[in-house]
Amino acid sequence: MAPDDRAQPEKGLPAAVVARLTIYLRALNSFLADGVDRVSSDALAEASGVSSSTLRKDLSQLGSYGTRGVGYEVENLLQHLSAALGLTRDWRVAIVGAGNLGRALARYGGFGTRGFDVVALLDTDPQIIGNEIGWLRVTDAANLEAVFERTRANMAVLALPASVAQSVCDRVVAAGVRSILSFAPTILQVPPGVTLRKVDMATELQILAYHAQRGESGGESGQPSAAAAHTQAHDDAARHRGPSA
Ligand SMILES: NC(=O)c1ccc[n+]([C@@H]2O[C@H](COP(=O)([O-])OP(=O)(O)OC[C@H]3O[C@@H](n4cnc5c(N)ncnc54)[C@H](O)[C@@H]3O)[C@@H](O)[C@H]2O)c1
Repeated sequence: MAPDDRAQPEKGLPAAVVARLTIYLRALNSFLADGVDRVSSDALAEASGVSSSTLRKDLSQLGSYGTRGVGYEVENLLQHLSAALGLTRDWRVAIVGAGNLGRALARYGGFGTRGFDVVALLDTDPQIIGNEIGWLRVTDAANLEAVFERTRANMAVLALPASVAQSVCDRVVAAGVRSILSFAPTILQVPPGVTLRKVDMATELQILAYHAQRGESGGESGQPSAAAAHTQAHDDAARHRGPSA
């Protein structure tokens, strides 16, 4: 069966499972880089920092069971996970806001190797428009719709002040983008069918501080962080529920 046929569960996977799948993917990539063809569930679980039973349960949700005593074919499982995570699609990312954060993200070369092409960097500041950052030239956010259309951007990163984030977010949605990652420290509203995720380092640091004062190790590699499980619409519920499944 083709990976795409099996890897799309009818109901969406829980956020905590999705976060762990990305960890398995990273571990599998490093097995592949080391020339490993097959990996046991114990070895993959150890490399991912989860228990074998959690790993087997997560992978069984994709229909990828592996073979008892033989383990998983690394390349095959990589394909399944990539398909389940939507990474076989062509993701074209536009970063809106070319300040400190936007520029740092645009300069980072690691997105391309993980399936995300940064295709545009936009700002409204005349001092910044036209500057070359990495391999991109900053374009005028006044022309956001045209830039998104020309570059066929289908994912947006908002690295903007909170005060303008909602209005820019609305324009991004109107331009047809359905996947948005926001760094702006504010609550944003998006219509149904649009996935908005928010990155909040201050929240992460607060969680770290909480675990530190209790002398706990907290959520390490196998336990997705609050940010990893943080789709804004489910923020409060997720925080009370903690990592699930
Ligand atoms: N979530 C986190 O962990 C985290 C970490 C750092 C910063 N931030 C937030 O990310 C945002 C960016 O941070 P920064 O340090 O890069 O700020 P910055 O002030 O250096 O950059 C913001 C950029 O947005 C541009 N801008 C303003 N209005 C715009 C618009 N309508 N369209 C396009 N561009 C516009 C500005 O010209 C500026 O270049 C801030 O809201 C900050 O609070 C979040």
